[in-house]
Amino acid sequence: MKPVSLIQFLIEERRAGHINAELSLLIEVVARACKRIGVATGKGALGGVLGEAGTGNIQGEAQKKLDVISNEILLEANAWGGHLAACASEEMEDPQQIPDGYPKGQHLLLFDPLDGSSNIDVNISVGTIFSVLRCPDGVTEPKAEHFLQPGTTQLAAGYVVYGPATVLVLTFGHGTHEFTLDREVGSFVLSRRNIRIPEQATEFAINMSNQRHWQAPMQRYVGELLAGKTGPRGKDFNMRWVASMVADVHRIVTRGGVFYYPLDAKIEKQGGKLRIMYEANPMAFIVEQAGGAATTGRRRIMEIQPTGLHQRVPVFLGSKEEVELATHYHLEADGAMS
Ligand SMILES: O=P(O)(O)OC[C@H]1O[C@](O)(COP(=O)(O)O)[C@@H](O)[C@@H]1O
Ligand SMILES: [Mg+2]
Ligand SMILES: [Mg+2]
Repeated sequence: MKPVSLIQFLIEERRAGHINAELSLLIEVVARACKRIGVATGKGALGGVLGEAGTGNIQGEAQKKLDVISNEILLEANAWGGHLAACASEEMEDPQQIPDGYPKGQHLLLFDPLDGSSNIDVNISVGTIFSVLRCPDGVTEPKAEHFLQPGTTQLAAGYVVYGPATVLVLTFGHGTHEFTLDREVGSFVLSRRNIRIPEQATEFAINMSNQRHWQAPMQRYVGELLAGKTGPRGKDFNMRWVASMVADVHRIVTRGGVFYYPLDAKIEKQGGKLRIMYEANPMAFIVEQAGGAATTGRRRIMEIQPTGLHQRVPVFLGSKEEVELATHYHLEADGAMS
């Protein structure tokens, strides 16, 4: 098969009427910025990019140098293009406006510039996650409230994994597709089109160290996975936890499985660990477009009306059968299943 570059693929999507020229340019710009982030992460200790930045973010987390560097790279790349009205990031409290004097576009971009920050210094795969929305008509200086749109209104979503290979996974709502960076040529090349996540799973990903804090339905569900053949599920399950959402989700997009970051007593007050606007919604869109499912344990993530730019939610995503069963156990426990 003749290799299809990301640019060619974007032209195909435009011809099919799935995207317009501005969105196509936006994806090109984000992909190029991610190549630069890949180069920065690849330098490791030699590039002086490891360790803490000495600053904190709106989440109350200590920022890593690469959190700040990746954020800067994405802001710089998107400042001039005419394809954006504004952007928002995990690393910034408020949206970033397009500087005066630069043309503005009709899209809003949200991103987690560096996902899996706790793994940077130990050379484990990290990534970038992004989501694209339409800027409401007539809005020239988008505020946080203009970004608060349900995940079902996303025009595009994607993530890049900086691992042994650099891989971009993308959806425009017409299937989920994977591109691998050809480092010699410097361009992303289509490596899998219309990915399907198997409905059944034999691998689950969850931070087991939180087990004693989980709610009863999650204790029950994971207890049955661990019981394997000897329990009601009648089959064995294997466990994986990279602690980089992009890497755990990419494994699922590649060979199936499920990922959970449920609500637990430790994070109840904040509503969850992962952020809906630039982690849960884009990953939900990608997984659903590949035939998987994504809920909070109680409802479809993409139907939630967000209330805050940095709002957190519980995340259950991956192979449909497992996500539906875990969700069923929660609704049953809530007495919502009559
Ligand atoms: O440290 P824990 O509890 O295992 O949590 C790991 C989760 O936190 C995250 O690192 C949060 O994302 P950031 O690194 O972008 O803050 C996810 O990638 C990952 O799934
Ligand atoms: Mg993250
Ligand atoms: Mg991050």
